[in-house]
Amino acid sequence: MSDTPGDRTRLHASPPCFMHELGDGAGISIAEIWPEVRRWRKATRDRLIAERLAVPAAERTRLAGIIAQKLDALIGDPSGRVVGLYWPFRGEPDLRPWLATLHDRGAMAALPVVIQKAAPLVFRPYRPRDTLERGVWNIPVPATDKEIVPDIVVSPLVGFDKGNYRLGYGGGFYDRTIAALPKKPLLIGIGYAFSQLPTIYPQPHDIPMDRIVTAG
Ligand SMILES: Nc1nc2c(c(=O)[nH]1)N(C=O)[C@@H](CNc1ccc(C(=O)N[C@@H](CCC(=O)O)C(=O)O)cc1)CN2
Ligand SMILES: Nc1ncnc2c1ncn2[C@@H]1O[C@H](COP(=O)(O)OP(=O)(O)OP(=O)(O)O)[C@@H](O)[C@H]1O
Repeated sequence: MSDTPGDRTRLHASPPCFMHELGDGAGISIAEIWPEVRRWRKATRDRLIAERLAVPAAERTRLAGIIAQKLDALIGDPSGRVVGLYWPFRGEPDLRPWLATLHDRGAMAALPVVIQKAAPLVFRPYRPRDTLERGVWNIPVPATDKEIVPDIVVSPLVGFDKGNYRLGYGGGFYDRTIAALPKKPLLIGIGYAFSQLPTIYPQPHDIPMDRIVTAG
């Protein structure tokens, strides 16, 4: 647990109830804590998703522009790189304009595809105007069987913490995907500044991002 007494005082939503009891050597196993953490994560996700959906569309567009500039500063020349991005939904920053510039600069973009629940995502190559089809949860995915391994994964997040741990939609897809890749890619989490949490109560399966890029 990265939770510290300092963190506890800054918790926004109600913390999982066990967390008050925890101290070094409390002797509580991960299996006992997880149901509480899962409940806390679900409530926190719902709150953060509602918060970002309340941001007006024009403001979201402005914030996505700032995030795109920060990504350029972070990545530099993307030529020859394979960048795993995402097709935005539920108020995620829309980086599709930035995706279009990647192609012009000699990089290859890819979009994530859910093949089945509780399994890693695959990435399919995507260039602007390529044909899309409806994937799981109606998220558009490239209409091709081709798969590609990203060396940079830009993943949308619902929440994040000071340890660069990412709270997603709860499917465990990104954690499974990263764990299964042959070589760890550069992991960049994308979100809004107001989605920062003192801690997401990281668990053994949670893989921290290398960088978090936010605006707003
Ligand atoms: N834009 C975008 N694309 C993405 C992701 C993402 O986070 N953002 N993913 C990153 O993983 C994958 C899709 N993951 C998803 C995971 C859960 C739900 C979802 O709606 N879950 C239900 C509960 C489902 C259940 O528990 O059975 C829900 O929240 O109501 C949607 C997408 C692949 N594509
Ligand atoms: N590498 C893994 N192997 C097996 N199970 C995993 C792995 N990674 C995550 N999980 C499982 O996935 C479930 C959801 O995890 P978690 O709450 O961290 O999702 P999330 O990071 O918010 O979702 P997502 O990655 O889809 O955005 C948990 O039950 C967790 O045990």
